[in-house]
Amino acid sequence: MARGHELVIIGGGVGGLVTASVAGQLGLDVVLVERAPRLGGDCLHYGCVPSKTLLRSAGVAHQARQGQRYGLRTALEPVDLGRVMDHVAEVVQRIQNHDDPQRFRDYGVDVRFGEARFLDPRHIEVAGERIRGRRFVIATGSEPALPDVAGLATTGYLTNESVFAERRLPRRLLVLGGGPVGVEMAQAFRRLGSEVTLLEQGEHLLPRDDAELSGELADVLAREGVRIHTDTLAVEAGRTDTGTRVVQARIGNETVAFEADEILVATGRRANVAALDLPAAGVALDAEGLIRVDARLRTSARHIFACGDCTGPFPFTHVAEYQAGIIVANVAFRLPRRVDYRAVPWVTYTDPELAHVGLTAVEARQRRLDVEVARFRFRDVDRALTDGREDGLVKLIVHRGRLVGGSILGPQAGELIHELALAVSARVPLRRLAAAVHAYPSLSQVIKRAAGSLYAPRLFSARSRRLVGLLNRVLP
Ligand SMILES: Cc1cc2nc3c(=O)[nH]c(=O)nc-3n(C[C@H](O)[C@H](O)[C@H](O)COP(=O)(O)OP(=O)(O)OC[C@H]3O[C@@H](n4cnc5c(N)ncnc54)[C@H](O)[C@@H]3O)c2cc1C
Ligand SMILES: NC(=O)c1ccc[n+]([C@@H]2O[C@H](COP(=O)([O-])OP(=O)(O)OC[C@H]3O[C@@H](n4cnc5c(N)ncnc54)[C@H](O)[C@@H]3O)[C@@H](O)[C@H]2O)c1
Repeated sequence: MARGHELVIIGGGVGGLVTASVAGQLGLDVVLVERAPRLGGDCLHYGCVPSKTLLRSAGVAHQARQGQRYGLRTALEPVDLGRVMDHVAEVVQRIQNHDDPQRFRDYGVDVRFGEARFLDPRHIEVAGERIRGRRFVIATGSEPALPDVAGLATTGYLTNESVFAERRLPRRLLVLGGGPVGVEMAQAFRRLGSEVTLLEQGEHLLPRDDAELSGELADVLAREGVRIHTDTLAVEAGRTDTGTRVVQARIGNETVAFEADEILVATGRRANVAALDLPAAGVALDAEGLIRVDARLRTSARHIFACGDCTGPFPFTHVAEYQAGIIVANVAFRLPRRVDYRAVPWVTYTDPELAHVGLTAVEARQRRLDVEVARFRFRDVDRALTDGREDGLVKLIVHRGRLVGGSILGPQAGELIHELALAVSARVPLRRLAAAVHAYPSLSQVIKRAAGSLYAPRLFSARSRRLVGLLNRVLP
């Protein structure tokens, strides 16, 4: 193989797997290298799948305690976390079957297990073997970034890589970080029965999201009993004589101690690149340690592409999948396709869910766009009342009659957001959203009504009333 394999992919998570399956089915000579003993990556084993399954169990527990609200008598015995985690593991296993290496081999992909390291820009080494490639894709994902909290290593802590293996529900759980991982796990453990305290150094939970909506979500979590401390920076960890874990945190000029039985660290991610020897390949990192890529996802070595969490800037499974499609277009079809992140949705799967696409009002104004904001609350939609799910609202960010962004806090926001994502990406005029027939009584009426709310003042203005009066006087 003097010229080398047409495509060598490093990392068998979603970015690598999607690239491999499409490129393999298109007939390219593809090698896929994964260092773990199984395919699937973080999303399947330590991320989306276990976290959403745990949230579902926690949601069922919550519902069971809420029977009275629906005219029912229900009761819930204390939760056995071991059984819940067995269920989580079963779901992961079922989905793992989709990522069976044989499936990829059937697509013509040569799947290898072992850690990859670049020897030079054209070769990697895996399990003692040199592999030559004409093009490469780096899709090695990310790992938990530990915060600068002295003593954490000695107190011990959980991360997303260990929490789903827990068997005993901690009586008191301290969550460090109020990003998506921290917020989802805080609600899950609270609903399962732990006392949960969450520390976030920033002013708001979920700083990427609309601050008003993330503030309302914080209120819902607080009502359920999650103790949330924003503007609170964890700085030091230790143990008391009795073994209790203690985290010291800075709140303004004060230092406050938080006690817990377990600590969950959810303070962000860093790219998985240490093992790759990227300098040997001529692949550069940015200031945050992410692989630097251009709009075609080429690294500083033009024949080496990268996608997924190791590149940022949207560390989500669906973005890794989208980027994989861009790489295939560039590599297999030789099309100069570029990424366009204007309509990337994301969802935090709390209850209610918080979903977003496009620009927030703040971002739009930073870009000097003259925007209007339309809003509508779920409690004013009949379906939210029939379901007893009244928290939350929709916000639409409108520029020159078209949607440039939208946020939804509410039941099934993670499904509803896709109507907005399509409207943002297809530049659909807002009046079309307002005019489209939405089934009754669906939650999606909240979108139609939010869009309509911008037109209502014009429709019911004195001018319209005069026009209607005139028409009805002069016409038969
Ligand atoms: C708790 C949690 C919940 C999440 N929930 C969601 C969610 O609901 N929705 C969502 O969109 N996203 C979610 N995410 C993010 C999502 O998991 C990631 O965006 C996604 O997994 C990124 O895919 P990837 O292919 O870039 O990397 P990964 O899935 O991490 O795959 C990278 C693979 O590369 C392998 N690898 C690394 N280095 C080497 C090497 N040198 N040689 C060979 N192999 C190597 C790794 O073993 C791994 O299998 C969540 C993340 C976490 C932590
Ligand atoms: N539903 C989803 O799509 C979903 C769910 C989970 C994770 N993810 C992905 O995984 C990524 C990582 O999530 P994450 O929540 O770990 O990271 P994150 O970077 O989104 O949030 C980490 C938070 O921790 C805070 N923090 C950092 N150090 C701190 C300290 N010492 N004390 C107090 N607070 C501190 C930061 O201010 C930040 O808000 C997300 O960006 C997201 O893309 C997605």
